[in-house]
Formats: sequence, C-alpha cells, structure tokens
Amino acid sequence: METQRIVEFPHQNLDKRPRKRPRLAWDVPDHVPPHPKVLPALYCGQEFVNSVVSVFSYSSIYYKGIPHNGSPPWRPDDKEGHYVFAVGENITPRYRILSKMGEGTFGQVLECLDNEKKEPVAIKVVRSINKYREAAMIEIDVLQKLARHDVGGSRCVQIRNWFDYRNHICIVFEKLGPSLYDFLRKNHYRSFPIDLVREFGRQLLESLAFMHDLRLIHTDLKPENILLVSSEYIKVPDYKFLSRSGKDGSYFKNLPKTSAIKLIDFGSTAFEHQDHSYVVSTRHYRAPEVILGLGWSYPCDLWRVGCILVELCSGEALFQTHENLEHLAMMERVLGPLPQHMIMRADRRSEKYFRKGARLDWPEGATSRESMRAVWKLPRLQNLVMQHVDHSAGALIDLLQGLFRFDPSERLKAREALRHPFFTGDIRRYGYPL
Ligand SMILES: Nc1ncnc2c1ncn2[C@@H]1O[C@H](COP(=O)(O)OP(=O)(O)OP(=O)(O)O)[C@@H](O)[C@H]1O
Repeated sequence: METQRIVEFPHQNLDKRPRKRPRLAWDVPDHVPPHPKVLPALYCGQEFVNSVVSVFSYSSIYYKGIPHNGSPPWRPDDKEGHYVFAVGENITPRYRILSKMGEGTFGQVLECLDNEKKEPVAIKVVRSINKYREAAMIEIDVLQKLARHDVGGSRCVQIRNWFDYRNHICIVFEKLGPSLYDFLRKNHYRSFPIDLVREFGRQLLESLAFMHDLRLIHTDLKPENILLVSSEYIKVPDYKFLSRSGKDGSYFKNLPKTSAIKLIDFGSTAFEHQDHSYVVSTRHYRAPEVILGLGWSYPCDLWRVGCILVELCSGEALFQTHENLEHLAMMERVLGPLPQHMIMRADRRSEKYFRKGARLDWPEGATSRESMRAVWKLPRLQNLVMQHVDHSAGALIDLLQGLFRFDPSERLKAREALRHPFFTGDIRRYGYPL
C-alpha cells in the first residue's frame, strides 16, 4: 500500500451528513434547518445578521475590531438558542475561537485555543434551552465519571473543563480528529479495509466494555460519534476502483495514518438504573427491542456495533429507513424472522406492525412500492459481507450474527465479542480465506 502524502484532515466546512437525524429521546419538534457555517470574521448565526436590532447595535463593535482579551459584548442567541460568535473572539478570557468544528442537536463544537495551556481544545457550546442545558449537566456528570476511571484516557474523549457562559453550558474537550463518518463521506462512501475495520471494532468494543463495567449505556453510538485521535491521513490508490471508470480523484482514497479512536457524545448516555422504556438513539442504528417497546439496556449498544461494522465494511448505513415497519422488514430481510416471543411482547404502539400478532405486516403494510424495493434490494447478511470483504469474511459473519441476535438476552456482550476469533485471529474453524 503506497503512501502518497500525509495531510491534515480539514475540519472546517464539513458538510452535514444528509442522513444525520436529531435524537428522538430529546428532540423532535424544534430541530429545524441547518445553521449557517462560520463566515470568516463575520457572525455565525443568520438571526443576528438578519435582525435589525442586532445590525444596528453591534456593527460598530466590529468595525472597531474584536477585543482580544475580554469577551465580546453580549448579543442575542439565534432563534434555536445557538450561541452567535465570530472567529477570533474569546469565550471567557481563556479561550479564543479558531473555527467551527461541528454541530449537533445539543449545540455547536468550536475549535478554540486555550490561552492558559497554549493548546487547541474543542468546546461544545450548548444551546441556551433548558432541556439541552439539563442534558449537558448529565453529560458532564458522565464525562467526569469516565475520566475518573479511564486512567490512560484512551477510550473516551477527555473533558478538560466546563463552565456556564451567557446561559450556554460550555464543555471543554481535548481536540480530536475527524469522525469515521467524515472519512466515509470524504471517500465517497467507499469502505475501509477489513484490517482497519477490525482495529476500529476492537477499540470500539473495549470502550463499550469499559462503559458497561461502569453501568453506563452510550445509546447513541454511530460513525459520527467515533473520532480518530489524529487528523493525519494518507492517500492510497483504490485498486477496486481502478478497474472501473471513476470521477476525478476517485482512484485514490484517504485512510487515517493511525487507527486510534475515541468515543464522543455522552449526551444520551443512560445510567443502568434509569427508566429504559423511552425511544433512544439515531434511527438507523436502533435495536429491535427499542422499536418494539420492550425496554432496552446494554445490548442496544452491541446492536449498534454490528450496524457500524457493516457500514465501515460496505461504506453505507445498513438500515437506511425512516419508518418502524420498514425498518423491521429490513431487519427480517437481512437477518431472518423476528422471534415469536418478541412479537408477542411488543407494546401497544408496535402491535400494528404485525398481522394477527403473529408475523410482520409486510409487504402488505408497505406505504409505497419504493419502500418495498428498498427492502427487497437488501441482501442476506452473509451475502452482504461477502460482497465487500475478501478475507476474514466468515469470521466477521459469525461475529455479526452474534451482535445481531434479535433477542437482547442472547446478543454478544462487549467482552464476549472481544474474545471472538474475528479479533483473536483464530479463524481456523471458519476455513478462511473464503
Ligand atoms: N473533542 C472533539 N474534537 C473534535 N471534534 C469534535 C469533538 N467533539 C465533537 N466534535 C465534532 O462536533 C460534532 C458534534 O459533537 P457532538 O456529537 O458531541 O454534538 P451533539 O450536539 O451532541 O450531536 P448529536 O446531534 O449527534 O447529538 C461531532 O460530530 C464532531 O464532528
């Protein structure tokens, strides 16, 4: 594998994932259009620019230049409660804003320079809306617990500090690199090599085992929430693509220079003792017990690991759907029929997905031919893996079958998965390579 050049993965102006959805546990009604990107030396926040009051009140401040040591004068948040800022301003005298790195349901993540420690940090500036402020306090609680136990600091993003600034909870993190999703997108949704997938999977499961030992359930694992520690990447020829005609630049793909990853986004993390009846997590990765209202616990994180591994190997999210019945039909198509005992226990809201309480109402209940096609075109798990993976396919299929057990009590636990031959290299019983 030739190394062409080493470059820094750009953080700025990353376009939003088209299929990134708000988290249903916290948020549905008020998550509206994407926010404007940072304009160099301009305000971030259309509201501010559009507001007559704002333009008159603040324009003079900026013509006089931005204060370097103090914070800028107070100005209103945008209509969704996001903090309005300009690159180069300070958030408290300690942190200077360098760029915007990302945005989520909870707020914006800004790259800042810590003037005290002289190091770059990532600050999550949470929306000034009560439910997000409250969720942020829970996230801080979780982050502090993780930091106390993660001695090497290698599994989860490290919290450095937090404070309340102009009604925005600000959480200061170590600065990490791009997400695995950023990489997939940059590579036009081409897969990662299987050995890298194995390495990511191992670290992911180690981080999960660590969280589960602390009685914490992440609930929102997805490629966007798995960040590479380093931004460096290499460009390599994509031999699979060389044989086909590709667009400019598609003969090469980017691979991270180093494989270390960490988990982020503990805003939906649940403690074991909490009520687990509500709907959690981003749709594509949601486990069947969550959809069926059967209650959920640690195994819902393992289902998500299965979805993530498939996505990393194939380049595309496995269950691309927006609707429960279609989602269940896709699961049956890829994995086989749902067990009767789970169907029988489905809650009142999910009864309508089944005919006489015995089998999925599919294809009869499909809302469109397009939806039926989306389900039909999905291959069985074995075929899907074999289409994308040239060696270790059998071991990976076996691992995925353990992670995709419909019944959460039968699903592999994080530590069990780590002992699987896909990770230990003992693949004799699968007779590989295929
Ligand atoms: N420590 C970090 N270093 C670098 N980038 C980061 C860091 N933390 C977050 N980001 C970037 O900011 C984005 C949003 O962060 P995060 O997922 O924590 O926000 P959120 O509002 O909770 O998102 P969601 O809508 O998924 O719940 C991430 O996808 C990532 O691109």
